[in-house]
This record gives sequence, structure tokens and C-alpha cells, in this order.
Amino acid sequence: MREDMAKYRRMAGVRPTSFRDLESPPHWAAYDAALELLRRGELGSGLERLEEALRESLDQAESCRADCQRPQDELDTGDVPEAAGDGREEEATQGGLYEAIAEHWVQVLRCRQRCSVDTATRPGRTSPVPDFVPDLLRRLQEAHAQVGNLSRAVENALSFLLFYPEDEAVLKTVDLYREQLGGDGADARPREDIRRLVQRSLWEKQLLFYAMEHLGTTFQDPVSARSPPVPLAPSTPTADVLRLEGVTLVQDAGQLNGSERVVLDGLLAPAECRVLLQLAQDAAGVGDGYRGRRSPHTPHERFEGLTVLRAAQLAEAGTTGRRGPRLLLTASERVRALTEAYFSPGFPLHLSFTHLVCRSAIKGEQEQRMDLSHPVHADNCVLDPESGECWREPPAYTYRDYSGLLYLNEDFQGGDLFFTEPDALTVTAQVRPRCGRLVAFSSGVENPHGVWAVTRGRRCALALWHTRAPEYTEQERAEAEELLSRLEQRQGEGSAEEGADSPPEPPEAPRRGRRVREEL
Ligand SMILES: O=C(O)CCC(=O)C(=O)O
Ligand SMILES: [Fe+2]
Repeated sequence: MREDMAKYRRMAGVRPTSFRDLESPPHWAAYDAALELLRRGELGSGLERLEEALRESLDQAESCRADCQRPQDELDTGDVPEAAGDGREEEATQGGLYEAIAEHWVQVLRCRQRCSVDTATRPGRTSPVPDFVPDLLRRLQEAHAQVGNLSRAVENALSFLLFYPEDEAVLKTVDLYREQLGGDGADARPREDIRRLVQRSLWEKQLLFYAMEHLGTTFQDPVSARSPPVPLAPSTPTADVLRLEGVTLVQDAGQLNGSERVVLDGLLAPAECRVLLQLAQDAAGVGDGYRGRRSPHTPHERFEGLTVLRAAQLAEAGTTGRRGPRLLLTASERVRALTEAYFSPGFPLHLSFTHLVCRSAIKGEQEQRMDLSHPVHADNCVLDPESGECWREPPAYTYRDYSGLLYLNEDFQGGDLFFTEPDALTVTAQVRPRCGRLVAFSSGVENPHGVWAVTRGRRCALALWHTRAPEYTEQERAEAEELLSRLEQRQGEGSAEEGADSPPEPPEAPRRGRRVREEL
């Protein structure tokens, strides 16, 4: 369904306003319209819709809170104690009216606390838009400042600070506004609606924590702490990266019109690309990977994928040489180390999945093709192009932090990788694959991407995903390593056997890449 919608969106004459979600509460329509207007620079009407989104969402939260007052047995609070069997219900009614009142009140408070999360959760989603209200306030502050209404800007900034009193950037902005406003600045106060909201929520939390301490009830704050800001890509490559022999920076995030993305050349020598292409060929020959099935993304292509363990097993079975599987391990480690050095995310990266993937155009089925080889998506969240949000929840691979594509060839038609805005439509950069070229990027909403249709030939790449979570480290990797080492020991390093199953290599071309920006 999502892909169908994406297809309709790309059709000529179809506008974003052609789509309307009839189930959504009104604040979402106002919110989406506001973001779209602000994106287009229509500040006046954008501001109006932002205000409307905030007002409607506060109303929505209010009616959710009112619902919490319903008698307990009508509430689906998720954590009502079991009535049957444990005798607590009876004890509450017989043993003490006060306990019963307290229990009821705690349920009401818990339910009310969830209202802010429910309001920030789009229909059909399981997780809320992070920082929904603070983010609205921040946008209001920025938009008011842009239209020159500093007193409204400072009021919204002060309201934001009620949520995050130590936010340095906003504190500085408030100082600046106050300075510019002179005497009037000193009187500036947060908005009354937000002050009430925050004060009431804090008071309810206090009561819930009190009940936890003194009445033995439980409470888990549904509003989770703010996620840390995504670190920015360095504007110049790190010294470590430059020191890596033969690797050339082709385009940095700025040149790719985004953040946390990079194109590097020279990660594989032509001979190495050939070894990996041969491995893909050998695996396809025995119907491995996707067993020659059509692509999961398009009926016009065949898709073959090979994991590191399967590659090692093919070497063990003698279907392929062992150089390909070994290179799969070393090349992916090369990419991991480089990605970690380049982006310096502040935590170590582990490979969570390594996949040798080829996409082949199916002959005779390329006429008037309208679809993509790989529809636009983000790698660790479910992208919603309509709102521009990305839901870091299953079925997305939420633990992925950085993605890498190491390309192996260029002798095919179509198949360029492209990045878009979160609307999945506006292309911000394109990358032509070629042997040894790495495209690396952070896996979130900041990097939606897709692949244009492969209309002739076969396009092969090593697709890699990195994670900061050690528990998601690719298990098969260790098994593949063990299997290959045993095989290498048995056959002896660099033995004639290995030479026999692979063609003689031409003298290795220099690893140094060249700048190819003009070709992109
Ligand atoms: O092959 C490519 O260039 C991109 C593939 C991709 O985005 C993915 O597998 O998630
Ligand atoms: Fe991807």
C-alpha cells in the first residue's frame, strides 16, 4: 500500500493536498499543513496553522483526560490489577474506602499522563512523534522571530524552556530576544496554556511518585527523555580517513545537500571488485540467496543476496574459491572502520548485517517502466512521506545506526542511488555506482534514499549496516570467520588449490581513486 501511495505521489498532476486521512484527529491535518507551508516559506499562513495544531492538540489531550475520569471498570488503562482471585478488590471495598479512592485516583492519574503521548501518536502508529509539543513551540518561536514578532517569539521560547530548562541554544536565544526587546523583554512570560499544562503534569507526576513510595503502586513515566541530538558530520574528513591509503573523498554531506552522508572512492581495487562479482556469480549459479527470484521491490528485476556465512559455506562446498568470502569479511571490516572514523559518532560501531546484493534487469520487461529498483525509504525507521516523519519502530530495523553501500560495478543502465527530502519526492543528491565507491550515511530520517530502476544489466553492491548496540552484532560473521579459517588452514594459505579455482589476476591497478564529482 505504501509503495502504491508513493507511485501515485510521483504521477504528474497529483499534489500532496490530493491525499486526506479521514481518520486523523484535526491537529494532525493542521500540523502537516503548517510544516508544508513553512517549508514553502509561507510564514504567515504557516504560523496560523501551527497555532491551530497546538490548540487542537491541547483540546485533544483535554478530552482524553476527561475520558480518564470514567468509572474504573470502563477504563482500559492496561495496568488495572486483576480482580479475580487475589482478593484485593474485596479488600479495597470492605477494608478501606480510602484505599479504594486512592487506587481509583492513581488509575486516573496514570491514564491522564498517557494522554500527552496518545495525542502525539498518529492514528495507526505505536510510537509518538518525539517532543511533539516542545517541537511545536520551537517552530512557533522561529516563525514568529522570522516575521519580526519578537514578543511572541520570546513567549514561545520561554514555554519551550518549561520542558527543557537547560537547553543552551534556547536560553541564548531568549537572552538575545530580551536584549532586542529592551524594557518589554523583562516582562516576557511563557504562554498561559503551556504553563498550565506543564504545571498540572508535574503536579500529577509528583502525586504518582508519592503513591509509589507510600502506597506501593507502580508508575512508569510514559514521556521518555529527549533523544540526544544527531551528531553533525565533520565538514572536513578526519585525519584518520585521509591516512587510509587510496581512499578519496568524493562528496561530503554539504556537497550531497544533506547531513551525515558521504561518498568515498578507492575502497576496493578493480581486481577485488572482480573477485566479489565472481562470488556473486558463483552463488547465483547454484541458485543461492534469493534463488533467482524476482526482487522483493519490483517485478521487473531479479534480486540475489548472499550473506557472509552462506558465502563461507559455498567455499567449503567448493562452489566458489575462498578468496571471495574472505574478501567479503575484510572489505566489510574496512567499511566499518572507515565509517566509524569518518562520522566519529562517539560510540563504537559494529556490523549488524553484511549482504552481497545484485539486481538484474529482466529482459523484455523494461518498456515504460515507472517503478524504482528500491522505493524510497530510511533504513532504521518507517518513513511517512506525507508528514515527513519516520517511525523508529518495527518492522523497521530500529537498531541500525549507519548504512553503507560499497559498489562493485558500473556496467549497467539506471540503478543510481538517490537521496530525497523526507517527502520521498524531492531528490537532493544522486550517486552513480562504480567499483570501490562507498556511500555511507546515518540510517535515520535525515537520509531517505532509493534506487532508480536498473533497466539493463546487473548491478552488484555490498550492503552493510552498522549498529551501536553490541547485542545486534552479526552472529553469522563469527561463524563465517571460523569456517573460513578452518578451510584456510586445511588448504594452506595461498595454496595452488585456491589459485586453481580463480582466474589469474591482471596486475593490480593503483588503489587511488580520483575525484569524480563532475560525473555525478
Ligand atoms: O543498493 C543501493 O544503492 C541501496 C540499497 C538500499 O537502500 C537498501 O538495501 O536499504
Ligand atoms: Fe536503504
